[in-house]
Formats: sequence, structure tokens, C-alpha cells
Amino acid sequence: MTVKYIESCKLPTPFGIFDMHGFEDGESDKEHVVLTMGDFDGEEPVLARVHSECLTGDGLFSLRCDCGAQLQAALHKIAQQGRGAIFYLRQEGRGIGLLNKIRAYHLQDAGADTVEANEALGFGADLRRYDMLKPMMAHFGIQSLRIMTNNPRKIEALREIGIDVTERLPHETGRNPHNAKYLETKKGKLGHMLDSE
Ligand SMILES: Nc1nc2c(ncn2[C@@H]2O[C@H](COP(=O)(O)OP(=O)(O)OP(=O)(O)O)[C@@H](O)[C@H]2O)c(=O)[nH]1
Ligand SMILES: [Zn+2]
Repeated sequence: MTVKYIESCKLPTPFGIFDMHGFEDGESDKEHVVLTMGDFDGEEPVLARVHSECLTGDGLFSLRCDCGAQLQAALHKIAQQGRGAIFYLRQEGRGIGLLNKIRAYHLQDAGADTVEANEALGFGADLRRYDMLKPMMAHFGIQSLRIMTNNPRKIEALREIGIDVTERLPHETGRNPHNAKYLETKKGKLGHMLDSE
């Protein structure tokens, strides 16, 4: 696993001023980003969001998913508490990449759900990996995470690679008429813990 820390800078946001740290992932050739606030001295678990890239939701205001709202809610919560980290992993489209995600959305426009569309394109439902997190956490001296997520498989995947997840904080936000079916599929086929209707 070759993950190399490159550089840091300030990132002022509407939620507060974060520090942004850039990492180069030799395995995937991707550039990951970590936004942090506060210091991570001591053993207190760190409030964290492990967020996979969604250009459409995070940057282009798409209502097809809940990613943008989840990212904003995580920034807001960390700023409120004054301590935490967002690991922004460049694995667009659950790992299939942006252009394949557009292909998958095209199939979804014709009626497929998010899992069926991936499978029709010859991909598994979720190709993400999380092993790059360990060296990134080690860089900051972060030992354990209180993680904002609704995805039990993400927590399992983190624990399988030896990351200490001490707590799951429900992270339900951004429901709208355009993503109702998408969220239903996440709950029904991918096991997401989504309670509100
Ligand atoms: N292939 C594919 N990827 C999608 C689709 N919609 C969103 N994504 C990607 O899914 C990733 C986010 O994963 P989600 O399954 O929405 O949520 P999660 O991160 O596993 O779980 P939470 O922590 O609860 O948000 C991002 O990389 C998005 O680009 C879709 O319809 N097809
Ligand atoms: Zn999204």
C-alpha cells in the first residue's frame, strides 16, 4: 500500500475553516483529500465521515442521490463539535468511475435500479476499497473513529482491515422525490440503515 502525504492548506467553507490534506494513492493512482478540524492528540475517538466521491451529488447539485447533503451535514457536524475528519476518497460511482456511473444512470433512466444497472454493465454492486485509510489515519495519529454512516457494509469493511470503529452515528439526510427509489434500493439490496420514509 503506497499512500504518500503531499501537502496541506487551509480550506474555508460556509461551515468553518478546515485544514485540507492531499494524499497520493500509488495503488489506484488517485488523489485523496482529508479535511480536518481540531487536533487528534490523545485517544478520544475521532468524529469522521468516510465519503466516496460523487461528482454529480457533491459538486453538481444532483438530486439522484443523497451524497451532497450527507457531505454538507458531515462538514456542519464536525464544525459544530470543533474536531473531526472527512476522508474524501476518489472512488467515484462506488468504484466504477464517472463515465460508467453515467452509463448506469442511463440504464436507471430506463427503469433499472442502482444494483441492476451496475450488474448489467458487468460490475459488482460496490467495488470500493478502504485500505488507503489506514496510512492516512496513521499520518494524523488517529486511532479510532466515530463514523457518520448508514452503511453497515462500510463499517464491516473498515473493521475487517483493522480499523477501530467505536460508534456508528446515523447519517440520514437529503431525501427527495428524485432519490426515493435509490434510497429504497440502498435499504433493500445493500442493507443501509435508513429509517425515515
Ligand atoms: N455505480 C453507482 N454509483 C453510485 C450511484 N449513486 C451514487 N453512487 C456512488 O455511490 C458512492 C456513495 O455510496 P452510497 O452507497 O451512496 O453511500 P455509502 O457511502 O456507502 O453509505 P453512507 O455512508 O451511508 O453514505 C459514491 O461514490 C457515488 O458516486 C449509482 O446509481 N450507481
Ligand atoms: Zn451521489
